[in-house]
Amino acid sequence: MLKKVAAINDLSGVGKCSLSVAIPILSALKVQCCPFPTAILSSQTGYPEYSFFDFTNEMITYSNVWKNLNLNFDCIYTGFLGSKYQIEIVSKFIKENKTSLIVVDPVMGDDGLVYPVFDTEMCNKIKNLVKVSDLTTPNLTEACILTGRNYSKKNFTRDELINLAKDVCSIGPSKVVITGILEGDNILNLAYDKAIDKYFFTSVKYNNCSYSGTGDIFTSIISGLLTNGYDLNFAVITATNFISKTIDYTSKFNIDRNDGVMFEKFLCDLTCI
Ligand SMILES: Nc1ncnc2c1ncn2[C@@H]1O[C@H](COP(=O)(O)OP(=O)(O)O)[C@@H](O)[C@H]1O
Ligand SMILES: Cc1ncc(COP(=O)(O)O)c(C=O)c1O
Repeated sequence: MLKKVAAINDLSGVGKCSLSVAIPILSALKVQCCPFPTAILSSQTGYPEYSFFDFTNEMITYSNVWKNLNLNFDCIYTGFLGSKYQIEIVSKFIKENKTSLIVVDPVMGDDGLVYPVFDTEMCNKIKNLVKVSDLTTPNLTEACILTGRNYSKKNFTRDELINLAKDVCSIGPSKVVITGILEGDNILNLAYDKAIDKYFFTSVKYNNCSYSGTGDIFTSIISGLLTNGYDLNFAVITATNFISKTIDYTSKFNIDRNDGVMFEKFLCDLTCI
């Protein structure tokens, strides 16, 4: 039987990110992606123009129907949540599905800045979601927000990063992967597993370009692999190498970073796992 992942995120018509990447990536990894949309956009928010349909009210009906259908999700994976109310709906949904693997991508900011829609109350609510997660995948800025550190600081030593990862885990999750850490010409991920007190870094060349949706591809791969029983080590290495390969290819073309990466050509690397 295929395992089921409830993927809670927005759906953007163009600009590969959120559900537009979670669906193909999870399918390639042979898990059933059950999309739970939070909003529907014509184009992701990096484009000069986008339409935005807020799905908040429908989310309650949607999750009630899923509850009536007695569905069991092997994993719940949450991404961008645009309001306090959405975070509350998702918290309730997680409480009702206690046996699932809970993966929270605590989307709140990037590059040392909190996104404009997030105030302190919303950040605290996201932190409460992280508390009940098994795995969280903050970028460096989000890891700092979660642990009350100064997030404009860019140059952390490896020891400081390891302490940061341990502090994120002390909030609740047993595993954390801190993404998007820049070190010299490389981009790193730091994974920490609290149960065995082990950490490791991945490091690949960084071409100085941040494409839309790489964080979503990263967390989708990790969620799919952990759901299918692979360990954190394998999942993080697979996600790091997959994105690096797609960026090597994408960078040969002169495309807008908002379009995202050309991952489709490489999905076969995931289907053969
Ligand atoms: N230019 C790049 N080259 C290689 N890998 C990248 C690049 N950009 C992102 N990645 C990979 O994708 C992961 C997630 O990217 P990140 O920028 O942290 O996501 P986001 O800001 O979209 O949440 C990084 O940790 C890294 O492994
Ligand atoms: C609605 C929306 N806009 C834009 C983005 C792109 O964000 P980034 O460029 O930080 O990956 C996302 C990513 O998930 C998104 O969901």
